[in-house]
Amino acid sequence: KNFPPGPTPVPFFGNLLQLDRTNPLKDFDKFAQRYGSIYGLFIGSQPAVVLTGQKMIREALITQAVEFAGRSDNMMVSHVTNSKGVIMADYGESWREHRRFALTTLRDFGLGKKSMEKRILEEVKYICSHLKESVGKSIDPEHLYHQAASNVIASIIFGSRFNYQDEYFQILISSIEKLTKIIIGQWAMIYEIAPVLRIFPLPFCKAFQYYGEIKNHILKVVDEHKKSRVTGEPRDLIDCYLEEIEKRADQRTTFDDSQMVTLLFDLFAAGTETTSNTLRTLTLYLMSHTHIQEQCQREIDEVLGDREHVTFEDRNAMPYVQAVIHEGQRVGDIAPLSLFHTATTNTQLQGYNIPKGTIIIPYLSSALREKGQWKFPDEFNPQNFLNDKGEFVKPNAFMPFSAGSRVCLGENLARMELFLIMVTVLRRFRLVWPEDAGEPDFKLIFGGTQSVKPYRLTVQLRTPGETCKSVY
Ligand code: HEM
Repeated sequence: KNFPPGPTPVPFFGNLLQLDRTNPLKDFDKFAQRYGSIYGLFIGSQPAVVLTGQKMIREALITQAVEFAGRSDNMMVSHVTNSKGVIMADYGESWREHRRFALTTLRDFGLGKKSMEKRILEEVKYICSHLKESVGKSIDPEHLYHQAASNVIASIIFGSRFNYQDEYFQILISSIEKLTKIIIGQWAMIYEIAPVLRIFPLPFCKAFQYYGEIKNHILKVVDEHKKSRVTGEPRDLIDCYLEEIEKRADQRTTFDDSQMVTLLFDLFAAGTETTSNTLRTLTLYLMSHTHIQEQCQREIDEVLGDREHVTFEDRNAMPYVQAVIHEGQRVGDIAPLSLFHTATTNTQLQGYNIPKGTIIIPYLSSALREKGQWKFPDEFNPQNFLNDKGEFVKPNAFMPFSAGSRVCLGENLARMELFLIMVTVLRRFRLVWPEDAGEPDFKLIFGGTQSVKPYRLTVQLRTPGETCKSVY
């Protein structure tokens, strides 16, 4: 009763048949034009509410943060992970404790401080040497960026990076990729809307198998850590977690081995494709907007002079580069529908009744290209983030990391990675669209995380030593 109005559902499927599976965002836009910035939908038999535009999203996720901070326990991914860890944990003690632990540990390990920068800069070294080897050839940067983003997480969790060819690393990453594909694919939807099918050996069973494999892989490393760790001298996030279990041994606590495995899986799964797809989209725009690339390079050269490498602090002296990276995130629109939330209690929004358990869909994409919020909503233009004085400004509608109490836990890490990687690569290389590659295609392929199609990249060394004495 008094549920937000929306398109009429049909039995069993709800509104799913009215959504284009390959890209439902156009349908979401159509519904918003017809019903406004809040409307109701049915995913199978499950009620859902779509929030459109920055004002509506902020009102729900920030002003009424607690009421809309839940997660569904009826999704395949929540069953695979038993709703443990952070991403799929429902609002409550375990989610709160694990989120706080992850945030503070990432900080203690240097988020915003030098040591985290060192981990990222170490990875940048490998990116640069790989790019250097590809001078004169064309490469698909997907794999490189993906490995680099995973390696930054690996260094935080496991204490060390892996060789790009390392067998353990390859298996772990590929299992996570295969699992993610199933979780966001068609079979997951069938699993969710037709519970009677769950007992049959259908392709969604693979998801449980892959998760089992990932878990075993991670547990092996955890066991090694248990043997070699020294209390009070944590080397990485696993050591910190083990210490936490020890500290809490006499208390009622949500910390245990299986929670730890899901938390580690969460960090890998959430922190790899998001960052690497953003880098890929940004690289494509820079290759094809050479004047923007050159303007970045001028600013980088000017600020860094002959210093050996960039620091995260340097972003404050590089408003143009900052604007370009943020603009890349805006048009890259990595998580168009964020992660679905749920209502934690019976509540109201804009005068409508929202029953407990209703799925809440923050349509982040709508804010990132909202008319009236951006100077140039439909084009790649760094001016969207610059004021009349050329200073960097971040409009309220910039919310690729979502907002409120569930806002991306890795936001600071991701921002640091994007800045340090892009600045170092641009300083060292000219990114060039291959002559025989036709027209660049900026269309985003819809998915849990969106991205541009695979493309080829060529790089030219900027005159060695032109900008810095000691190049990698
Ligand atoms: C450009 C890169 C990234 C983007 C655009 C991004 C975006 C997002 C979005 C939209 C959400 C959903 C928030 C919500 O539920 O409303 C999210 C959640 C999350 N992200 Fe990221 N993310 C990025 C990188 C990372 C990295 C590097 C990590 C790892 C450290 C990470 C870890 C997480 C976690 C653990 C959550 C779940 C938070 C919770 O449920 O409390 N993300 N991210």
